Amino acid sequence: MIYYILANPHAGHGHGKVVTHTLTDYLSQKNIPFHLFETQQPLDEAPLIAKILTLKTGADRLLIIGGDGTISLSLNALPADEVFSYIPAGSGNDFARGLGISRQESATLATFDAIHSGQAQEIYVISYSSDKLSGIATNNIGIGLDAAIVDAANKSRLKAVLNRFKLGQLSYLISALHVLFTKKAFAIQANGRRFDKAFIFTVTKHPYFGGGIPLAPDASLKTPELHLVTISRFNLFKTFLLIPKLLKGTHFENDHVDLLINKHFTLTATSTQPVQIDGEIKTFLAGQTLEISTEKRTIIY
Ligand SMILES: Nc1ncnc2c1ncn2[C@@H]1O[C@H](COP(=O)(O)OP(=O)(O)OP(=O)(O)O)[C@@H](O)[C@H]1O
Repeated sequence: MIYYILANPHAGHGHGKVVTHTLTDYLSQKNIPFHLFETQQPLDEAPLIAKILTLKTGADRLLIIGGDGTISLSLNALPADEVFSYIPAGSGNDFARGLGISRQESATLATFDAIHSGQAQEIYVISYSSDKLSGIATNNIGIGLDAAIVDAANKSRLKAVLNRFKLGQLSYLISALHVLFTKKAFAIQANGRRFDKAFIFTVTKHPYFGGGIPLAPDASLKTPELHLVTISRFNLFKTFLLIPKLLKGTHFENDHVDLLINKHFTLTATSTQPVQIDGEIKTFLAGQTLEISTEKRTIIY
């Protein structure tokens, strides 16, 4: 059995490189055969997965190392029946949080040992399609505040400057505050139910978004149900008071917060809105319909 490792050395501001070296040193020491494929630039994940699939046999294993972007891009390139393993090395690592995999660098070898002796388990990821977009998402799909924040941060000239000083997170905080004050509520339908003043509108398969915020505390990758969390725009002061509750996962106590649980959601936008799919920004056009359901994947961890 050979481990085919796809690693993003850039994940977690270079944390991916450290985790990969720690693991490959260990594999060499233990005489466990492996082939390492490191991404050299953005979007290298899909061609490297394709290359690995031409080399690997059914007895071999695929191990992905990186953050949420790496696992999302990799699984989008991986056929649904291919088994994979994952060691987190990003900054947010929400998918790893959802699976209960330790995100500590010191846990890398223990995580690998669990993989090496582990059994295949089924999980469900998000599957989405519309006339313009289709794919799978390992974290969440948001049409609202989260998408507007990522969109604003990506467009911000400040982000490039702050990134140079490894202060990229600060640009998200500044964009978040700006969007919180300026983003207007929008109307959207989910499974025929109309939401007139949507502000946060996020479908998730596990509890976390934004690097550990427990948006849907009871969501699970182990079941086929999707959780749609909606927060309506109301008085700005009260919206601010909701932030600590959101950080603690107690926001459902609030009347403006709703949770819909279903295996399938059909979303129809009334106005054109940015949508974030695992942190990547796309556009959800007015009148467009987005079908969201789940797809089974097999992981050893
Ligand atoms: N060698 C590379 N140099 C620059 N970018 C890369 C490289 N390899 C991959 N990428 C890009 O890095 C992004 C993924 O990073 P990833 O999300 O895994 O890390 P992160 O942002 O630190 O983690 P998280 O999303 O968990 O906070 C993808 O867009 C991917 O294409």
